[in-house]
Amino acid sequence: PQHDQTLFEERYLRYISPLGKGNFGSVELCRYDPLGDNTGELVAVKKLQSNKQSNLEDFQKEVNTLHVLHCDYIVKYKGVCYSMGRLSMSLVMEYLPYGSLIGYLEKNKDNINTRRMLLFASQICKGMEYLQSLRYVHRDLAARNILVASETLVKIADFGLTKVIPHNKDYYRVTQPGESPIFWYAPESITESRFSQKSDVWSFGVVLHEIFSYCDIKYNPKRLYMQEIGHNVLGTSISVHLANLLKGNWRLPQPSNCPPKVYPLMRQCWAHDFDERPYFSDLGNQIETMIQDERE
Ligand SMILES: C[C@H](Nc1nc(-c2c[nH]c3ncc(Cl)cc23)ncc1F)C(=O)NCC(F)(F)F
Repeated sequence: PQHDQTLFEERYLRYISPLGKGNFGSVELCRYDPLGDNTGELVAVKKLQSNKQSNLEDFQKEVNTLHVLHCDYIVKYKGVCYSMGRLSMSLVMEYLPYGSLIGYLEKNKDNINTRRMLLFASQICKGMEYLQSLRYVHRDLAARNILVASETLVKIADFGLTKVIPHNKDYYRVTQPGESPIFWYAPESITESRFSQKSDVWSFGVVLHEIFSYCDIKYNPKRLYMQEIGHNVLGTSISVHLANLLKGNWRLPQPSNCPPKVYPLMRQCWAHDFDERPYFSDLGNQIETMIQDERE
């Protein structure tokens, strides 16, 4: 529905700096300053890259997705800004000053303890539990899509690939898999383009691996998988090799300074049979218990 979308007037949106690029367009830091005295709030503006009709439809879908999400662990959507008549539109989001989890962990690895990493993991779980309560499948859960709001709060962001599961099914089948983040994909997503709450759980296991590797580029999932697959694979697609590797029960190795009880959690998420993977509620409980144990 088009109604009650908070409208931001382009003439009051003051560009400050670029934040990053996505496969849809770019995100810029702006100040929405109707009074023109720099007292306005900072916002993250997601500009659609081209006015290609398909992009516009996808963008409108993302707006509709974001519009209904109200959760402390999900980045807040503020409204839209139309420019050039209603030809092109931008998404106005809350601005999270600490940026993406990848950069934050790399930069602060020396003063982030296990408890804080487990806290971040439990917040992502809660955000995913909320998403799933609305029958959403994120499909792009990765550390690059988690934002840091403060030293003790992270939020799930980037709902460009999010789909709603129809009421009569418990999975979503994607027809045109575009630029796919296959190294975060569950086996059934790779081979059958099948996405469900349990494929998001698999991706969460990969996010856990990224967190406890401090998002160190040396241990990036893609790099670790490609080392195992071999860089000189010719002909057959990477995803076939990856699917076989996972079928043969190879999994990402335990990160070097990963607490012994966290790796089994990742392995639970990486059960080949999606029915054996835990629910985000189970994962959340296990992580909360670990946080308690860390406190003692
Ligand atoms: C393309 C954009 N990339 C980036 N964004 C930000 C960012 C900082 N602070 C932010 N506050 C609100 C938003 Cl929406 C983004 C940022 N920082 C570095 C980036 F490379 C993006 O949206 N990335 C997906 C996700 F948001 F999940 F990180």
